[in-house]
Amino acid sequence: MVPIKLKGRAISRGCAKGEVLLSRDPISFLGSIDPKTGVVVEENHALEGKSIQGKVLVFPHGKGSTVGSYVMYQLKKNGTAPAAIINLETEPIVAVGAIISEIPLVDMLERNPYEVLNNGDLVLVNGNGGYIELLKSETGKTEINKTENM
Ligand SMILES: C/C(=C\C(=O)O)CCOP(=O)(O)O
Repeated sequence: MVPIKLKGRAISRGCAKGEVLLSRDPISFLGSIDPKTGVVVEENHALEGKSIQGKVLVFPHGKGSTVGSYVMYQLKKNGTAPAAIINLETEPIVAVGAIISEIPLVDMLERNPYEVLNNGDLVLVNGNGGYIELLKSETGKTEINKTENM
């Protein structure tokens, strides 16, 4: 048996683990998130009312203003930033925000993260090696046979 480890593209260096928080909606860090609390304030957003603080935040990509990069930095300075980020495909605003804020970020995983990860899973994001690893799963499954298709 081997751990469930998905290779991707390293966008922002560093290594962090945390509980998964999944959003199928894109995120505009300017406007969607309160930088003081880390709570999503955008009306009708999939994560409205939820805190991203300390989470491994999974979302497809960013949206909105370039000021979002700076809001990510504010979140980090306020201690309300996510521990790490996983994107389907990162765009430049979130890439810059993660890099200047030293938030590990990996995208373009070899498997669709929405098919593999669940809210509450414990995941390691390695932005140095460009991979994620499932450490504890809500389904109880964190390892697969070498030959097994997930
Ligand atoms: C730098 C900007 C505003 C400010 O200083 O508050 C403009 C940001 O432009 P976007 O079109 O929102 O990226």
